[in-house]
Amino acid sequence: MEMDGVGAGSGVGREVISSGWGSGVGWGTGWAQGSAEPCAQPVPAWENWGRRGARAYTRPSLSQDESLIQHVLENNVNSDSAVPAMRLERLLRERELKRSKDEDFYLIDGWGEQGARVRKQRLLVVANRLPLSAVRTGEDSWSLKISAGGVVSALLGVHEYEARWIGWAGLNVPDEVGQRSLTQALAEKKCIPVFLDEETIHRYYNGYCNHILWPLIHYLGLPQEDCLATTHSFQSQFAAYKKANQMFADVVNKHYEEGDIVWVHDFHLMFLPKYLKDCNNNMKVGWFHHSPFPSSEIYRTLPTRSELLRSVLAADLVGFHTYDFARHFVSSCTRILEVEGTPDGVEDQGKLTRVAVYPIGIDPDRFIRALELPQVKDHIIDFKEIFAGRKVILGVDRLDTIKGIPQKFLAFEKFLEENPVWRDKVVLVQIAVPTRTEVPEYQKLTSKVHEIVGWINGRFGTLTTVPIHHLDQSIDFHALCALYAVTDVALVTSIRDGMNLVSYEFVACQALKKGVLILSEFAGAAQSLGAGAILVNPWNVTEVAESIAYALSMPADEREKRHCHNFKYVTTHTSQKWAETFVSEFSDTIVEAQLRTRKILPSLPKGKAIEHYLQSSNRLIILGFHATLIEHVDTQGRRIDQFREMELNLHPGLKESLKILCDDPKTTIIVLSGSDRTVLDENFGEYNLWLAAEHGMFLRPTTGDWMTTMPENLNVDWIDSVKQKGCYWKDMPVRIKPETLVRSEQDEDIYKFFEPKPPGEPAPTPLTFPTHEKIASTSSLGVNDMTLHEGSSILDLKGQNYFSCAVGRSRSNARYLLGSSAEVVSFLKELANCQH
Ligand SMILES: O=P(O)(O)OC[C@H]1O[C@H](O[C@H]2O[C@H](CO)[C@@H](O)[C@H](O)[C@H]2O)[C@H](O)[C@@H](O)[C@@H]1O
Ligand SMILES: O=c1ccn([C@@H]2O[C@H](COP(=O)(O)OP(=O)(O)O)[C@@H](O)[C@H]2O)c(=O)[nH]1
Repeated sequence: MEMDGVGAGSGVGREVISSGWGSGVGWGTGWAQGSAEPCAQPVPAWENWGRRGARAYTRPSLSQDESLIQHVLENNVNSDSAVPAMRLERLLRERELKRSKDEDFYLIDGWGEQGARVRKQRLLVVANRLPLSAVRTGEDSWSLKISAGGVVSALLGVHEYEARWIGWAGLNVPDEVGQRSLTQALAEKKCIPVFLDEETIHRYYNGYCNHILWPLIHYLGLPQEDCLATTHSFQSQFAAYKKANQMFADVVNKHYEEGDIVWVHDFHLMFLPKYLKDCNNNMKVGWFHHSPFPSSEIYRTLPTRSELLRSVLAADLVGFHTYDFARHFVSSCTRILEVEGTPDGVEDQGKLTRVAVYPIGIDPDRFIRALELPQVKDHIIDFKEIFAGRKVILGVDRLDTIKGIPQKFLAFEKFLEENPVWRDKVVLVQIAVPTRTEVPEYQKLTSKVHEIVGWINGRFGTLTTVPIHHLDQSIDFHALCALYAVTDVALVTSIRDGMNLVSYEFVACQALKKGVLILSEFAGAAQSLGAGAILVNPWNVTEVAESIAYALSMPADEREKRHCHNFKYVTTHTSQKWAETFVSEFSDTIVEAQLRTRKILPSLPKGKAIEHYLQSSNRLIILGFHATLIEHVDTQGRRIDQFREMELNLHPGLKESLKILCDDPKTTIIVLSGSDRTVLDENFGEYNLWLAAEHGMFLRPTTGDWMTTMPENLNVDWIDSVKQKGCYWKDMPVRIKPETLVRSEQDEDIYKFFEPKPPGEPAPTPLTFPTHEKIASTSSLGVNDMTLHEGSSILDLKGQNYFSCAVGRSRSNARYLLGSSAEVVSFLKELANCQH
């Protein structure tokens, strides 16, 4: 049987792979299998961001799908590899083909006579913490308890893959008997332990992860208490971090099977992509960051900033919850590592690491179904009795420095102060799950929180009731669902939070009550649930207090409207969809990388270029600057990873030849750069050439002063409105600099020069040089025997006498390639020499 648009009989008998996430995992009882149907809701605009860069973050069109599928089939890469098979599966599903399911395979009707057998993708999920934490009950016996935290909750909701979870079981197991028996106990739950010794746990987890990285990425800065001690411990903690990452790598390598996708999670394991790729470059490695990625201004304070970024960039795909986090990551890479940020991710020496946005979700059915369980109903009855006559405000957080728990209590105190009528009619229930209890900051936080709770309860309590019901405990899943269901107002005041799944879980449990969510604007969830929640700045105690008052007396129709909005979001943007999108796009990334590496640019035919050059009497050489003429190694041959403008060293061999070429009356040379005028003046002031600064915004002829190329009547008012609105794309295709605006290069298209297009404005007239027009990208070189058409100054870029050339990267629209700036210099030398 033939499939529409897929090639005759191409799928017959093909296998795509299967079995379930946690299919053998005991803690999944009663949890729903994810719906395989595509989401019927329109995809909100914001969701399209990170998918594929600003332009391409939307899903590929069907015709692109078809060419991809065609490629996969023609190259027969899906017969034994699960990766393209995943892609095929999604394609098939999008076409709404019926399929039946047996234990390990999907059967797809209409694909060949037998149907296609589709095996589920095998995933190795690697996270610091296993979903089960172990407690030793005897020499070789263990009790396993579900770990707390959003990463675990979200991943437990993912059923579509054949997954193995690799991670730490939360304790030190020094003896062989213990290690063997725990490995066995965990194997039944498809978990594989990484055994970390006491010292490593202390320095890696408590130290480098939770004392250094965690506060830094949540904008709390590096620890400052004792500089000398900190420096010393910083180094040993960093060494332990690397050691622990290597231990994770060893376990992954041991369990890896060809075709697996290795999905690494979070800031604990930033070295893992590099370690895995060093060992096996064919391994497909994705890295997902669950926390905020801070602005590069914060991130660059980290002494080990470059190594960590470089290691992450070894991954094929890097994911974040929000566009802002992805943008911060990319700008940290471009500023600190001098690599190139593109709409698709980060490119270094021709290698692209795709960076994209995948907002996580929960498994909503797990919560919705739980509400029907008798145990949960019993809890609901109990809670209603206990809290009778009082409205319930709920906080559920790990007792973490980022969750803003003291701020929450102070705002509640303010609310009680300002609203005496509510004092005996409201209770704040705070579940504060103990976490990272060995870390001093967390110990201090516990004392502080207790102090504040005692103070407020002492101040506003009565003989029979207290306003804050605070628990330093985790509670079981059924009690949690019941609490969510009886709550009137959920209060999330994180001072920073990657996402915050508690807010999603609350919404999922509120179908009946339609309570109000007060949500910190600093939680990733504010970007998804912001429309239905009351957003607050947790530092503004008055604002939070007023929001509590407003939420408690909100009219029913407004509550309903807000709730429905968020409920729709939570039930359609699930953890299944999150994982499916990540894995599916991961597969695309791999296929696209394969296609890319096949399209290798030929080397510049130097002889031919020189021949054309010599024959011409009117020549134009357009040179990039940073990647083209700068030496990127220091005197010891080490790569320079510093901020650009501070470290610019014109290639030492360049001077003499550049001078000869510039002084040749038949030759015009232009250096086109993103750098500003002073940098170009410093480096090229002495040469007889043209300079174009800030991607052509400013121009300096061989003689004379700088002039701006910005059209006088260009309306730039929109820049301020963009800044004020904080639109997600404000830094994306258009960079806004203090003195000007500059369109960033997006596709290394050497035909583009400067093209500001504010919304609603026509594109300005292309800029022209008085004698010759234009153009180049900053890391390219173009040599042209100019074909000047009568009355115009347009180059014939299709002509055979035009030699566009990328430097050091193979992904380019240029015709040819030169491997490095050293090769550029040697080519210019040859040009200069042959003039004599
Ligand atoms: O493993 P722990 O040290 O006990 O910490 C628990 C987890 O905390 C962090 O969770 C984050 O992930 C959530 C899901 O993406 C997100 O909603 C939340 O905002 C984050 O804080 C941490 O990133 C995990 O690795 C920890 O396991
Ligand atoms: O006693 C509890 C209370 C909460 N949670 C779960 O902990 C997770 C917290 O995730 P969130 O994303 O809100 O923050 P994180 O703790 O990961 O920073 C949620 O799934 C909660 O259901 C838990 O395991 N035990």
